[in-house]
Amino acid sequence: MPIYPYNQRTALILDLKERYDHNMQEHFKNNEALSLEAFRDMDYTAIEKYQLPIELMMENAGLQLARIVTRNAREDSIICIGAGNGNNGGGGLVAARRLSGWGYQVYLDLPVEITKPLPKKQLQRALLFGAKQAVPDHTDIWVDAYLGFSQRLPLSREFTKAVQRANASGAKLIALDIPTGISSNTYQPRFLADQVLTLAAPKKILNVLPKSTEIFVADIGIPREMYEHYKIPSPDFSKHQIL
Ligand SMILES: NC(=O)C1=CN([C@@H]2O[C@H](COP(=O)(O)OP(=O)(O)OC[C@H]3O[C@@H](n4cnc5c(N)ncnc54)[C@H](O)[C@@H]3O)[C@@H](O)[C@H]2O)[C@@H](O)CC1
Ligand SMILES: [K+]
Repeated sequence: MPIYPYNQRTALILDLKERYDHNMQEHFKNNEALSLEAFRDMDYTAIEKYQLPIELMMENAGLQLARIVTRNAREDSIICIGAGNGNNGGGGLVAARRLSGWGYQVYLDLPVEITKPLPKKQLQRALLFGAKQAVPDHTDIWVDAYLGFSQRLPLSREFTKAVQRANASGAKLIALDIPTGISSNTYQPRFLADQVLTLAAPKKILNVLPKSTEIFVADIGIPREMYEHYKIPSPDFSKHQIL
């Protein structure tokens, strides 16, 4: 996607926000969002029934995440991507690679060691593309790919610290799938996302976020039949991959 001049980028974001206002809030109101259990099951079915390897869906997720980051970025923006040792982190690391490949300055905040094979491979690739493993002094955009739908609360000390540092950074905060630490308990530390890019379908848990949080849904290639199975409307990704 080309890097738009500031005004055009703002128009793009407003266009997305408008679609969110009309679409996503309706989904929540009509109870058409997925529970995290249903989303986990959708994920499993995509892998088993439709032969979609997780790496392929992760590539789609990371590309959409990178695209939403560029909509908030200038050419010289400093981008910090926080990644954990799971598939949420893997998606963040794909975004780090794509953004580095497009010429952005990308830093990686890794609160825990990345040891699982797929996230580890994504980390190697991101580093080869020029992402740096360090937290910069100043950050314009901070991405939360620390933890996704397998997160348990309370957060460990490492993730609590990471989330608090991101929240205090003054950066634009963008979460992948669901914010780390999300819960209806407002005392629980969580990543205070300005934007959430959730995968495949709106999630019920996002309903606890303040109305000011913009929620977008990204296409990761799930077939229409699966939305019918879960009795939720299939987002029309045919013209836009982020709604
Ligand atoms: N089709 C899909 O559903 C896809 C899902 N993807 C991503 O995969 C995510 C789920 O990935 P995973 O199941 O690997 O798990 P997560 O990435 O959510 O979590 C990773 C690991 O962190 C550890 N952890 C959990 N809670 C913790 C805590 N409180 N403190 C410290 N460590 C903790 C656990 O060992 C967990 O397995 C989704 O949210 C989504 O972002 C995409 O990457 C690919 C496609
Ligand atoms: K996240």
